[in-house]
Amino acid sequence: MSHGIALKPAKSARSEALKGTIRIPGDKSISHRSFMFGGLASGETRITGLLEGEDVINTGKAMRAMGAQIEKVGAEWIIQGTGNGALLAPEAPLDFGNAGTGCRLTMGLVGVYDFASTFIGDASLSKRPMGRVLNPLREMGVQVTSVEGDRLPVTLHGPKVPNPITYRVPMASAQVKSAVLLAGLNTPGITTVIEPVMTRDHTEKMLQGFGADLSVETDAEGVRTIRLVGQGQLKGQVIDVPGDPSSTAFPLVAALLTPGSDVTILNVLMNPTRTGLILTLQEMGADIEVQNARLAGGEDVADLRVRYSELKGVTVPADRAPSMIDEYPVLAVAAAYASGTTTMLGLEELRVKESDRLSAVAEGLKLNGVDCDEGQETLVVRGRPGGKGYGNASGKAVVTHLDHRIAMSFLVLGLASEHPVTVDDASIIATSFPEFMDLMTGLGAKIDAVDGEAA
Ligand SMILES: O=C(O)C1=C[C@@H](OP(=O)(O)O)[C@@H](O)[C@H](O)C1
Ligand SMILES: C=C(OP(=O)(O)O)C(=O)O
Repeated sequence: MSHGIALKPAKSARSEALKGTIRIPGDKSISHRSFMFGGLASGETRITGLLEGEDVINTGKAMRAMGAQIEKVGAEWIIQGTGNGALLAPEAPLDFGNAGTGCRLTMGLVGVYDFASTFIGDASLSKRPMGRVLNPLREMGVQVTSVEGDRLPVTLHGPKVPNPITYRVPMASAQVKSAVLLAGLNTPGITTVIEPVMTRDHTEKMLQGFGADLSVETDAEGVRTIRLVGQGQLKGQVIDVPGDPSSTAFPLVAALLTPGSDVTILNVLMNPTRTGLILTLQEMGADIEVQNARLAGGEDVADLRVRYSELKGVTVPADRAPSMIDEYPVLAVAAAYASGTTTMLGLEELRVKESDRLSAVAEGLKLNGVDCDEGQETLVVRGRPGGKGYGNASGKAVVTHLDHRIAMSFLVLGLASEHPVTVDDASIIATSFPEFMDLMTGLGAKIDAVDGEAA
């Protein structure tokens, strides 16, 4: 495994104004699904703009192990899919590395097949709960073997004929919704997913694009009922993946915090299920100009011009969490520089990400002099504009727990702090945003590798 053995510490320091125009790599959620659905569909799928982070590459390897042909020609990924219902039994365990999305969605995709498939991952993924996907799969007739209480490694064996179910998703999770729908692809009849709280809708939109018979009904309370007719044909598509709003969050917050900054970020996905951070920062007083709003491949896309701003604290309501779930660590960093108090509510899902992000963020903030309180499902940050006293002069490092978003968030904290901020590992950033260091330093951010072990 590339992580957990050789940690690569890094350090950021107070920087001059960040300036420039950058293009953010492709959206991770759409990239995973492009490999999966392209690998499953009949005929050819061509993808440009794919995120080539470790998480997505692992999904590509898994699809190859189940019969898809995937190759890169120039800037394009070209896939010959197996056809729906025609995945092959993988001969070896499927290794998803650090990726919850790759692992959980593929469990749905192949778990209902009448053969065995085994799922493994790194130390972080092996601690994350899989019961949320295994329970609906069990209802569909899948046999599950796991050594330790619904944690990886897990082996699945589908029944002769899977059972279509109606499943109400018990937590706000696009991964759980998607796993059940993908299991429905190889199940006779109609698989129904009821989603009380809307989460990112890439699975629904992309499956429709690939030709699946999928409908969505939303009632007066916003509860969504998604119906998928199983065993239909999927046909290869041409996909241009828009830039990842979750990766965008790092240079965006960095520009807001670093005095004098003026940064433009091109081609950012603006799907409303993903824009909660932008809305929250605008409420805090952020100068974010949405330019060239347009529709590309069925998705809202825009360029964002971001300038240094004096932020003020706000309360972020719990019902906004699904639309910014991966952005709380970097929002907490923005809140550290805002005047007044920022209160974030409804954060229970943060405890089951690559790390327990609620406690990892609170510990990192405290280590670097930020006043905050961690509650069971809340985080309160009392900000200090100017960053006086922030950072850690002794070089003591934030523990990243194999979590890319913790690493990037704290490197952003250091760009406006009095003392440098050190993180114990930056290599994990390659799971979602391999270009992070180059793009940030290109804008003028002072971020460097630290030789040897961090203190
Ligand atoms: O479906 C997806 O692509 C994702 C869903 C979210 O996870 P949950 O479904 O666990 O909330 C998110 O945190 C993850 O980065 C990507
Ligand atoms: C939670 C994340 O991803 P995953 O669940 O796919 O590991 C993330 O990228 O922040």
